[in-house]
Amino acid sequence: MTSKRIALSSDHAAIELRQKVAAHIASLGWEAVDVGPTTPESTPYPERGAEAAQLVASGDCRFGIVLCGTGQGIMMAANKVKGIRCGVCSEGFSARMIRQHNDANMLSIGARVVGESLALEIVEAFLGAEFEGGRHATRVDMIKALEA
Ligand SMILES: O=C[C@H](O)[C@H](O)[C@H](O)COP(=O)(O)O
Repeated sequence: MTSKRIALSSDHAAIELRQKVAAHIASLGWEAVDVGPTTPESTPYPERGAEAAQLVASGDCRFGIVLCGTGQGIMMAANKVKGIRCGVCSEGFSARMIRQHNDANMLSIGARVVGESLALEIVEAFLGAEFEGGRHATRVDMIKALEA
């Protein structure tokens, strides 16, 4: 892995948690590319998810972390961008597995689902895991083929 840049985005429901995640990933040695928002007005998760996903799909950022109320809507939007594999996680095991088995390049978290300490644990599990390749690479290639 070369880039240490992580695209971060959220809708209005997850601003505070996103800012905590930004600080935490910086403390872990990653560079947070935080595209906002910073003000509490309602903002649509499809736009915010796509914004972070484009930074990952373009290669500008190695990973993306997106947050909304449930993590679901912003994950759906991110996954519409070609090259993105984003999963919603509410615990660390899934966050580790989406890296190891699915080569996920984005993580989504629901700020109305998990608290701060669990969210940071999820982020650490995601960033601390590596794709295992092998039989999993064959399956991820099948996902990529669906985009072609
Ligand atoms: O999947 C969608 C997210 O959970 C949104 O954060 C949520 O729908 C926003 O709801 P509201 O506009 O009521 O804050």
